[in-house]
Amino acid sequence: MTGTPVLRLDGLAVRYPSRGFRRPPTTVIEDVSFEVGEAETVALVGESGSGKTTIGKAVLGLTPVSGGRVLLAGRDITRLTGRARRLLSSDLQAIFQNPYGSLNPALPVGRTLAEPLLTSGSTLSRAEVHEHIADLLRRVGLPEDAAGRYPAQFSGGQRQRIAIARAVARRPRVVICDEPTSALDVTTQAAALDLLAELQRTFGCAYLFITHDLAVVKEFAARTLVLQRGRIVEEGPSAEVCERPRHAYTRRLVAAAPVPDPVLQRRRRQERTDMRAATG
Ligand SMILES: Nc1ncnc2c1ncn2[C@@H]1O[C@H](COP(=O)(O)OP(=O)(O)OP(=O)(O)O)[C@@H](O)[C@H]1O
Repeated sequence: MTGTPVLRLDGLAVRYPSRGFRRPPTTVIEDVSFEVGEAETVALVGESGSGKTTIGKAVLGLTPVSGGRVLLAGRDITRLTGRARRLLSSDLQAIFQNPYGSLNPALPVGRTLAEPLLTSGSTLSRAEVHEHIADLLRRVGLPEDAAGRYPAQFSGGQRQRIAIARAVARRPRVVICDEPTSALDVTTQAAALDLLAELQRTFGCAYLFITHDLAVVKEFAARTLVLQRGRIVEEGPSAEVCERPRHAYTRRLVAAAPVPDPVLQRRRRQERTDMRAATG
């Protein structure tokens, strides 16, 4: 890890009550500890049902924690609820897999982006809010008139850009990205990952990047944590975890990952070089 941890999980445990009479609760997450540094991207990988989303939900306060702690910039947020939890939204945000579900279809995009800017205590004038929204839209590659349109008038990739813009609107310190590109086709996915990387360089937010896609991990995340049945079985620099996995479970995950398309990879590298040249 580089820098101060902005997010720290310390022996986290999540248990769900069992349905059967007198059955013990089901342990879904057991003794999970890790840190995410400032402006760092840490990937959390594992097969379906290993508990990735549950960890994200526990950090966001969307599922009760049975043991351990979640610390945001050193502050224990494990059991914050109500207003205290809402106040965290300037520092802790999330992007989910399905941009269709995460945007309010009845609100024009400008209103969706204004919401996080206008939470209690905001001193921004109307003109400043408009300016912020125009700036956010520009940063995520959408035209300024997008503010007046509704989510249904955008493609899946554009909708995810709107969800990303909303998540970074207040420059949070940590963003939980739960499979944010899984619903997108490969090219749109690459563009969304480039956008997330660019926003991280600009705003300095850290990402906990939840994915089952090991092909994405190596390029996008500095470190990777491997989760098996609710426990971390391996962690290390992403290149090492993907290329020289130590744990048998990680080796199985790597073996099952689709081989990245070399033509597409070359094209992406060229696009990035062109973009860097264009932006100086
Ligand atoms: N509300 C709940 N009540 C009981 N069990 C649950 C609940 N939510 C999740 N689980 C169980 O917890 C385990 C972990 O689920 P989770 O969604 O965190 O896995 P995941 O790794 O994110 O999977 P996927 O990649 O398929 O999204 C699963 O066995 C799931 O059935």
